[in-house]
Amino acid sequence: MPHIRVKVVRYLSMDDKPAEHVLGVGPHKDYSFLTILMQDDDVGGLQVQTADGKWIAFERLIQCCYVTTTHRILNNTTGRDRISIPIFFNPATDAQIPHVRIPNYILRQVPANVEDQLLQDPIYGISAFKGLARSHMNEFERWYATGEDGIVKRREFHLCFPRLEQLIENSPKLVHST
Ligand SMILES: O=C(O)CCC(=O)C(=O)O
Ligand SMILES: [Fe+2]
Repeated sequence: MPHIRVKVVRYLSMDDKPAEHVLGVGPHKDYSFLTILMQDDDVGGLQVQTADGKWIAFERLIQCCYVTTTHRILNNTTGRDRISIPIFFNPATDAQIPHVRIPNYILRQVPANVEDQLLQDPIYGISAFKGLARSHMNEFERWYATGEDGIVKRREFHLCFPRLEQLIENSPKLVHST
């Protein structure tokens, strides 16, 4: 089924700047057909990549044809939390996406390093999964591991949240009375 996904995200403001994208979003293209984003422009943080690979603050664009823009969210050090509400309009996860011939004038706008960023799997859900892995690398590494056979597998729950597991074990057990 085609589906709509909405996130309400709060990017805490941090005093010092930790490693890149720990509390932001790593470079990625959205895998939705269309994304509408509400962000607080006074806080900013959303950057898009230009055709020559540079990162610039997002501005509203008016153009007749669009190449999916690679973008990222910076760690927020503005002193104010960043709230954003993206709405993603997606095809069904098992939808087959046909290849289309892209006119040269559009291809010329594609950044040089685009090969690393394409979501080329013909099945939408697989591209979406790759996109999530790319955007949230730290979370992905926590939850998934690539085996020697090259297959990506979910990690055991206790490896993802060792402290949480411990907390559950040590917490008082609930007793149900009838
Ligand atoms: O939080 C935002 O402003 C956008 C996040 C984003 O790019 C995404 O989730 O795909
Ligand atoms: Fe995005």
